Amino acid sequence: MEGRAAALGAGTVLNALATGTGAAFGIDVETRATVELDPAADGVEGKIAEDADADTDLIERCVALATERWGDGEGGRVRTDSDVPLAAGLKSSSAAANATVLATCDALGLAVGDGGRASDDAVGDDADDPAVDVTRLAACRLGVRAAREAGVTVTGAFDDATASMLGGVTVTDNDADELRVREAVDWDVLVWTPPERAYSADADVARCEAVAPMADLVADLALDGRYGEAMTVNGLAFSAALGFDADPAVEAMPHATAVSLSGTGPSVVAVADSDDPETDLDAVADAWGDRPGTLRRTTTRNDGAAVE
Ligand SMILES: Nc1ncnc2c1ncn2[C@@H]1O[C@H](COP(=O)(O)OP(=O)(O)O)[C@@H](O)[C@H]1O
Ligand SMILES: O=C(O)C1=C[C@@H](OP(=O)(O)O)[C@@H](O)[C@H](O)C1
Repeated sequence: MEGRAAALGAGTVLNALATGTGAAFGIDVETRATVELDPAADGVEGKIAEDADADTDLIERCVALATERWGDGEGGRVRTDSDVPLAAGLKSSSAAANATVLATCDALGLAVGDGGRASDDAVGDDADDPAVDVTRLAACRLGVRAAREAGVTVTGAFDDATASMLGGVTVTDNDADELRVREAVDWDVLVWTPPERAYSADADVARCEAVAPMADLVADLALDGRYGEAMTVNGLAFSAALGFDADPAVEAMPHATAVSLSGTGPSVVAVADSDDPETDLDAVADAWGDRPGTLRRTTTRNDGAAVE
């Protein structure tokens, strides 16, 4: 009983730490999970390829919760390998959880889908397609539960989890785990990841709550479909709240559709609308080039996570 799946990293449009409303978009950076189930095993043993010392509790809980819900409580092994840097604001926890839950479904021989309808309902929890055993949104909610239990999130991060699972841009209410908007988006993406790490669970929530009026404004812009402006305002507000330098954003603004600190940082993400000739991510890369850390060019993804 072996299963495999891959899920996306994501960038932030609205950090949910201020108000519980968040928004994010899937990018073409993946985490892959392989799950081997063993009905005789006592528990679940996790391994993270890139970092032998990283905490495997999240992915072990994902397997256990998934076999409890959709299997017979099987134990086994789970291994992730990832292009999403851990705790850098690019949603490594959501990608690992989503890939692991889907890989467990695959190992259980379950069909994963979106319910069968070519509408917004296609990403609902309940499948109306008899060929679908588990919807991606139900799998996503299970990963969010595991993240809460593992203590790696403040709000549950349903915004990041849906962007990673479904692709495109999503706007969510993380208090209710409710998907408010999902829309395809086509952007070129430049990511700067400084060498330091910032675990979401350690973020200064009170400082984020202080910028709630700005977060409300960002939510209004996002719900109006003005994702780029939303993202840039988010970046200025949360860089200030969390003590990150806003210079990279100011440098990027003349050349990008939008730029923001991603999540609780430290990565900064600039995006360029593929149709806008005024944008130039090479110029942003030049401006950011002397900073320590890594620069990565990628694109948005609208397909989301999948069994492999
Ligand atoms: N590739 C991975 N495999 C397993 N668990 C992971 C992986 N990446 C991240 N995690 C889990 O997520 C935690 C980091 O979560 P978080 O601080 O929210 O970072 P991010 O902003 O990247 O999601 C790690 O401590 C680990 O428990
Ligand atoms: O833990 C959480 O509830 C969240 C963490 C942040 O993301 P990162 O995990 O990328 O820092 C934030 O953007 C998200 O809206 C909610």
